[in-house]
Amino acid sequence: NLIISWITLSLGAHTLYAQEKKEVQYGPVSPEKRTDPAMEKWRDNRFGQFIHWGLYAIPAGYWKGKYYKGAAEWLKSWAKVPMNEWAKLAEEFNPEQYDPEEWASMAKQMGARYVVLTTKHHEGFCLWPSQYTDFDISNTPYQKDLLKPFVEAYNKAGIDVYFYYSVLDWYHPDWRYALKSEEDKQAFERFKTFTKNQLSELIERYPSVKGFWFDGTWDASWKASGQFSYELEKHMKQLKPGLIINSRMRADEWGSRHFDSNGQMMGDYASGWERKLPTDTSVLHNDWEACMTVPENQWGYHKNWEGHVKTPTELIEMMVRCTALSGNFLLNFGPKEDGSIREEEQLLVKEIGNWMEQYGNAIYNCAYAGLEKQDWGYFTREPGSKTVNMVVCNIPVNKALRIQLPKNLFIQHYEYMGKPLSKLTLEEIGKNEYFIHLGKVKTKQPFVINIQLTSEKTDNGLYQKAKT
Ligand SMILES: C[C@@H]1O/C(=N\OC(=O)Nc2ccccc2)[C@@H](O)[C@H](O)[C@@H]1O
Repeated sequence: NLIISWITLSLGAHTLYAQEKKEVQYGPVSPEKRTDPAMEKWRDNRFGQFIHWGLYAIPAGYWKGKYYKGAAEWLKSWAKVPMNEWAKLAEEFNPEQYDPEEWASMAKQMGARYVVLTTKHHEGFCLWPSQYTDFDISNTPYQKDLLKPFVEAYNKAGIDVYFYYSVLDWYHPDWRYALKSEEDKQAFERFKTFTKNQLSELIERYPSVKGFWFDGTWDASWKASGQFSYELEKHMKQLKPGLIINSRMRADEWGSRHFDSNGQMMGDYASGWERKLPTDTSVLHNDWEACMTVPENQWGYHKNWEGHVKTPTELIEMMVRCTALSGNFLLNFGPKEDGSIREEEQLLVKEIGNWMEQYGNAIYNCAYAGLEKQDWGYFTREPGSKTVNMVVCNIPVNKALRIQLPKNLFIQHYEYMGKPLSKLTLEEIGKNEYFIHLGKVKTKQPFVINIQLTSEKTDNGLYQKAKT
């Protein structure tokens, strides 16, 4: 009986698995881990600035004097504003303080290596003069293209530019949430053409753009357009070879999003990590990025942030966690209607910038170090390097940092990255297991210790000469 039941069970499991493998025609366009220079640069960048800027920055979370605590870029929805009323905001959009050179220099000071700017959010308003809609910057008192000087300023600062683009478009008459009738289908066909035209237009007008951050792709209409989004991704990558596109763009022909029905990622990096971070190494299978707000949930400018505002140290630790799991960290800014940057965000530029100046080499070009995570913080490593970065975020009460190495690795050298904070000593506490004793260390922010690993069992630097 035991054998019979074992056979039936294994057969059952086999047929179950065989059934799960689906025929997917419109799945990934690119390999899951691209090795081309554009994608390598995406990985090396590690830290990016997200910018949400649009008409929603004018009301900034208030409508007819009423405060709405929801995300400010969704205010039209929270306050149930009819589109013809919301669109009137374009008549007052005149960001006289807009200075993309200043924005770019702040991003550079902060240490961001790439930027993702909302070219069009769900409201449908375009920051560039699009030939496919009248709801754009040319029909505002400001009139001038906001994107061109932005791209030039950030590229001049050595920062790669990516465009956020919302498929969901509350303004466009042919947008449909679902395809319930023949009329819906015909309208949505026109909408898909409009979408393809706008994306082609963005690539042609701003050829130095490195990629697209798609959003607003969760509705049934788009989930039913798997073949279209497949062909659109191919088209965009033909227009601009090396283009990088996030997983949010895609659905396959079965309506499966981000990952196709067989679990293959679509797009070039997983972008479901929104205001949350992964906690284990399962994410290592794909490239991925986490996007993060400073308050709990505000992307566009809101006059009054409610609740907890993340500190620079909290955000630095999040960035380190992303690097330690081979992912990117995209930190959001929401400029005011006039183009100025709020105080809280200016503080982040300064504080995070200072930290990156001293410890950026533990972030840029770095990834998962392959070592067992410890409570005191994170290991990062530049792939192939003998140097491992220990980013310490929580000093243990015994002031000793435990390190467990694989059996064939030993510590050859150890020292602070940048300014030494104390005298370090190394103690071997077990097989390939060590304590780095911190001694008297006082600090208010994460710091980095570099360890050099070797496969030869030497004196392991145990008796290292004191660092003068
Ligand atoms: C970055 C944010 O993205 C959004 N929506 O987020 C998502 O759709 N999140 C999501 C979707 C699928 C998986 C996980 C998260 C927008 O509505 C919001 O205004 C902001 O631009």
